[in-house]
Amino acid sequence: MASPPPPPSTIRRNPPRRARPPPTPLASAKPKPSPLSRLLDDEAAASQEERLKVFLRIRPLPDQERDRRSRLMAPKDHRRKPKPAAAGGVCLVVTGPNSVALTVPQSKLTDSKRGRTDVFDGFSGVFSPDSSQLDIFNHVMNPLVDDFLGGKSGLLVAMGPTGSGKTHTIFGSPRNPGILPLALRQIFNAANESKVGKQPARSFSLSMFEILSEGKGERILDLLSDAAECVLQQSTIKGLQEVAITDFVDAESLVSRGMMKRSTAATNANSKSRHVSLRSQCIITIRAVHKSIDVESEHLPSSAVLTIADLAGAERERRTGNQGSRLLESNFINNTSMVFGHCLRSLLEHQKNQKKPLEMHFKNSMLTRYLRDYLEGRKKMTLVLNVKPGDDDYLDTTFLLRQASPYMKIKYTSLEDSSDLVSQKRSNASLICQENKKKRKVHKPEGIVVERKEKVDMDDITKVSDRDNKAQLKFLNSELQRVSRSGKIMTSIAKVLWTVLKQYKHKLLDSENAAENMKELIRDKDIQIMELKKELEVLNSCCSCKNFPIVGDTPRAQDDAMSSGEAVQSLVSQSNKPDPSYAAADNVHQFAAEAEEFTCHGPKSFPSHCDLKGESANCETLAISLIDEQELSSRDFKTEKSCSLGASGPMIDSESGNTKAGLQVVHKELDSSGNFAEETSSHSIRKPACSHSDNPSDKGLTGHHKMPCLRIERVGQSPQFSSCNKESTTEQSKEESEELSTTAVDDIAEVMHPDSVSSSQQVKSDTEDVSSSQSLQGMVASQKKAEELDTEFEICEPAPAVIESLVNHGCRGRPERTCPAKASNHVKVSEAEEAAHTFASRPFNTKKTTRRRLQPAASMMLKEFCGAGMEDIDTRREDRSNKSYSGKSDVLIELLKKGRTVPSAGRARA
Ligand SMILES: Nc1ncnc2c1ncn2[C@@H]1O[C@H](COP(=O)(O)OP(=O)(O)OP(=O)(O)O)[C@@H](O)[C@H]1O
Repeated sequence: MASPPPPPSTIRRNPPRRARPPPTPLASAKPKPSPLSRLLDDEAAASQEERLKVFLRIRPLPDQERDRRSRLMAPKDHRRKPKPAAAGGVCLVVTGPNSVALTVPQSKLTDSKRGRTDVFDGFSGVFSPDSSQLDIFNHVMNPLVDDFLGGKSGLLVAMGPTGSGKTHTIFGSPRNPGILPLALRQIFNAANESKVGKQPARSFSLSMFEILSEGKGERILDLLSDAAECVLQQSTIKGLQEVAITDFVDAESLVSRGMMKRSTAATNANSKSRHVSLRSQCIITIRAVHKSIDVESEHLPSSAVLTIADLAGAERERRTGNQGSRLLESNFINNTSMVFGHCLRSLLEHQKNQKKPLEMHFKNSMLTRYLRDYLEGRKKMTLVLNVKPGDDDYLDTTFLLRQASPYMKIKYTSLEDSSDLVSQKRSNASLICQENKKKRKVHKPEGIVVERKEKVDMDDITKVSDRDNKAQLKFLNSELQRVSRSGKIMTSIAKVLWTVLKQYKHKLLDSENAAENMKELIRDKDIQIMELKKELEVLNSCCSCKNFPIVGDTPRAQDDAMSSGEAVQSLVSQSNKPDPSYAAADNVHQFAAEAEEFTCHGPKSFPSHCDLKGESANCETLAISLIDEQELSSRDFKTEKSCSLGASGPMIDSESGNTKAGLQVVHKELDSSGNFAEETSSHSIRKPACSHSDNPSDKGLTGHHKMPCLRIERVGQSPQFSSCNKESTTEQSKEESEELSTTAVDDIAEVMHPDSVSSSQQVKSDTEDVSSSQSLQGMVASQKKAEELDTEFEICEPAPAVIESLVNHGCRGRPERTCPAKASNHVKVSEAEEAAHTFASRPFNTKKTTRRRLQPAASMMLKEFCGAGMEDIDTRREDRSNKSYSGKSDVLIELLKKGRTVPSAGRARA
């Protein structure tokens, strides 16, 4: 029979890949630590060991409080399960061998819904409230004791708020001894063992003192003796007794004695908890001196000091309610703990950054000065932080934890040999010697052995003291250098300050001198100003005195001038009045004085005028001298030529610019003032009166020939003029006046331009007043010529023609017809007429004046205008009316009459 064929099978050429299983590490393939990593680990471990050890011990809550809280918590709140932290009113719980968690209690929370817990880690060890004293000793103190017995110094500091169990941790109680008794026991046990084991012999001594506040200072109190106070010198306490201890019992009894002496005080905080607070920093030192049995050994004896410090608990003043000395005590305690913390923080910062200097905070308290070597990292130190876990102590606890947790980073990189510590503490060797002496007395029978021991001790002490001296010498040298450097700096600063002060002093003196000089200058200037004022007053008085006499000699020159016409008109109008004429004359004189004041007050006019030299001055002088002579002959009055020169004022200044300015000023014043403007408007006559002189060459005379123009008008206003009307016939004869006038004309003609002279001569031949008007006409012509150079007046005709026109009065009476180019003068003529009219209409002043010097001149003018006298005016007028050329005075009178009829026309034009 045949068998069935096998089923077809498919062979897959590319079977699916399976993912490789991940390589599993073999147990045998564990990497061995490299030598480098091992070295680093060892170093890390070593460094960890060399760090500052900080232990935390949490004390149990007091029994009463615990019971109370348990009673409060148990019955009521069944619905809500309390939080673990708040279960027993505890804010601090242990979270690990090296960490704790601090929870903010409900009462301290700002937001009750959001709790906050801080974890503090990195402690060398955390001891729960259930920890025993032995646990603390084994972990905290035993390493230190071992180091101590090995010859290394160490420090244990118990820190924490009041009532946190510091004293309990260090001293404990007879039933539950603290780390100090346990350490002493350990030490003596070890000593006994060493004797048995033939280890090097050691001697121990114990000292116990406290630093407490005294007022605002601190003091050290030896707790083992009744001696006087101890003194802290650098890190050594002078006078502190170190009691040698041979066994544990002696040591324990010494400690108990010291604790009894330790000052205590009950504060409010402690009274609540029935706890007696120790208000001082207590320090216990155990010194061990290692001695070689072989006396001849070269090895120096090594000694170590184990220091245990029970700091007074910091407390919050608000809570304790301390006052007075208690408050000072509290401040001292808080200050000490603060300084202690600053020192450690500074050490940490210095270790982090070597550039940062190590601050000298240790100087701020005795405790830190004594513990300087530890606080600067040269010797080992261990901290035990005692805290209370209750909610009420949250603030104290958190403050302490926050303050001390950074200290765990402090390293000990430059630990000193413990022998140095011995050398420092050997300053109290005298005490040990005393103890040895006592021992020697006690152990006399032993004889030679005791003496040998003593000898060895003394040798050690001398060697150690030599080292101390050297160290002190070094320190003193450095201090000396520092002091000398600072002294130099201070000296240089003082020198700089001194120089700066000197400079300021010099500047001050200079400024004072300058001020004095300025004062003197001001004084001088004041004096000068006063003198000038006086001169000015004198000059003003001169002006007021001398202008009128000067004016008195010129009416002849202005015979046909409008101003003279006005004067005559006013004079005539006043003289016609029977009795008040004299008063009217006074009034006129007053006006003249006012007007003259106005004219002469320009201070610049004096120098400019008085500086005139040459022909013009001579001419003026001649004219004035003529007047003066005339006056003197009549009234025996003396005139000063210099004053008469200056009396002309700014309006008659030879400088055309000044003239113009003066005129403008006058016109402004006229415009601005009322009656006074009307009164002074008569001065404007001066210009047209003098404007007809066309002599172009005689410029220098112009200023001075203006003066007669002024004089004419003033004479017309002066009282002397009116009085002259009455007296001229009796005092002076017509002949005399003619002679004087002729002489004046001759004299002036010599200095005048020939044209002007000739013109004046022409006038003389035509008029009956030629004798007086000749000279003045020439002067007027020359004056006007110069005046026209700068004024608006035109130079239109030669002098003779002008003089002719003057003689014919055409320019005065009808300027628009005979002299069209001088239309402006017409306005002033009208003003003059108006002023004259005003004068004539002014009320008479009955006041009499004594100034009568113008009488001769006035009489002369009257003669010029009126002939023999006022009485003949009418007759002469009639006579002259028949002539082809009527008298100038008549023409003027006519003009004035016209002005009376139309007074407002000129004013409106002005
Ligand atoms: N771990 C602890 N176990 C039991 N009782 C303790 C413990 N710690 C402290 N106490 C008790 O608390 C009280 C106060 O303790 P202690 O005197 O040591 O506080 P303190 O920090 O030294 O206070 P102060 O700084 O004011 O002297 C003592 O009666 C002490 O017996």
